[in-house]
Amino acid sequence: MPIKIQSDLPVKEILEKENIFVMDEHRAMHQDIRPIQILILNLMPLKEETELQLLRSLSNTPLQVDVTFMKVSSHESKNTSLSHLNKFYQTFDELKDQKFDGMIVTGAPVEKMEFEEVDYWDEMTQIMDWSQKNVTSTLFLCWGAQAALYYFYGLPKVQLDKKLFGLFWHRVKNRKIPLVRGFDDVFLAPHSRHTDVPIEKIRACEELTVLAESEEAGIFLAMAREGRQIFVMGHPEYDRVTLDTEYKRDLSKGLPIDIPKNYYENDNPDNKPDLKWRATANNLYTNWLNYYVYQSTPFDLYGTPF
Ligand SMILES: CC(=O)SCCNC(=O)CCNC(=O)[C@H](O)C(C)(C)COP(=O)(O)OP(=O)(O)OC[C@H]1O[C@@H](n2cnc3c(N)ncnc32)[C@H](O)[C@@H]1OP(=O)(O)O
Ligand SMILES: N[C@@H](CCO)C(=O)O
Repeated sequence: MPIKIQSDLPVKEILEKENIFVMDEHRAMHQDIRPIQILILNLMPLKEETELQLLRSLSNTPLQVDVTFMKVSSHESKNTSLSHLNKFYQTFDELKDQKFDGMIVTGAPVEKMEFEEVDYWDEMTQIMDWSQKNVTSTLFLCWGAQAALYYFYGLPKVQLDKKLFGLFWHRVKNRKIPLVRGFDDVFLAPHSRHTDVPIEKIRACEELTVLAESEEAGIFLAMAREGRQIFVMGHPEYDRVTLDTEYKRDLSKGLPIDIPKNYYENDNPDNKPDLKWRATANNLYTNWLNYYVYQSTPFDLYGTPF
């Protein structure tokens, strides 16, 4: 929560320079409070696992967060039961007349396909268009981020020589921007993907601001439109064993896969991996919810045009 102080207290200026979030009395008195509405477009095959990971990430805030799950109607899910989807998920058609304070678009294991080959690409583009007018801030994860960078900014994804897999070191850029407030200068975060949006292309795109990048893994975090669009190229939401499960799954299928970097103690897959990215993930989601959703969204979602 922001620190609320008198508008003319001298240390306010110092705190602001230090990037501590300060709200003056006037703003605090005029701020109405209500639960914030978050929509999750879950494109992952193992939807329940992703629900758990994202809800855990969103729960680390004093705000009340109401979550709605959206599924695509142009792809039939094989790995999540229809009864679960019917009970807990709604389609774009059912939701498109509503507005949301925030939206998360997950990754999807479709990165080796051309975007246009993905069953739900047309529907996805409709949802992305809709988000511009009906959602205050949208956070795109992994393939979701690649898809949005391609659709909105014409940036292509490229196939990597081998899967980028494990925990990678990143350095914060543009530290004054609230999305990376409280981050350490360098931090580890998971990546698990076969494709990439080249770092030079992202840096060269004037609409995009890079917030964290890695020599080995490229961009981790970028944003556009003053945070109304946020792109996370990795998987901060992954839990302790997700990379382990993916590693052992790929090994058992005989797929080419290296031991995930910086993950197991002594690179020994028999060792239980330490969680080394949870604090960063919590910080990222809390900053997003606070600065880009809660502080930016209108009290009356339906009263103010976006
Ligand atoms: C780059 C990123 O964003 S990473 C995020 C993705 N990460 C993950 O999905 C991790 C977990 N996934 C897995 O472990 C595996 O995908 C499994 C075990 C669920 C299934 O693997 P497989 O049996 O080899 O593949 P399967 O044929 O079931 O297809 C997997 C998924 O690919 C997607 N997919 C495949 N073809 C298409 C297509 N033409 N259009 C859209 N989606 C497709 C679907 O999501 C499909 O699962 P779903 O039907 O349940 O939605
Ligand atoms: N993280 C994904 C990448 C595939 O797109 C997996 O390992 O299943």
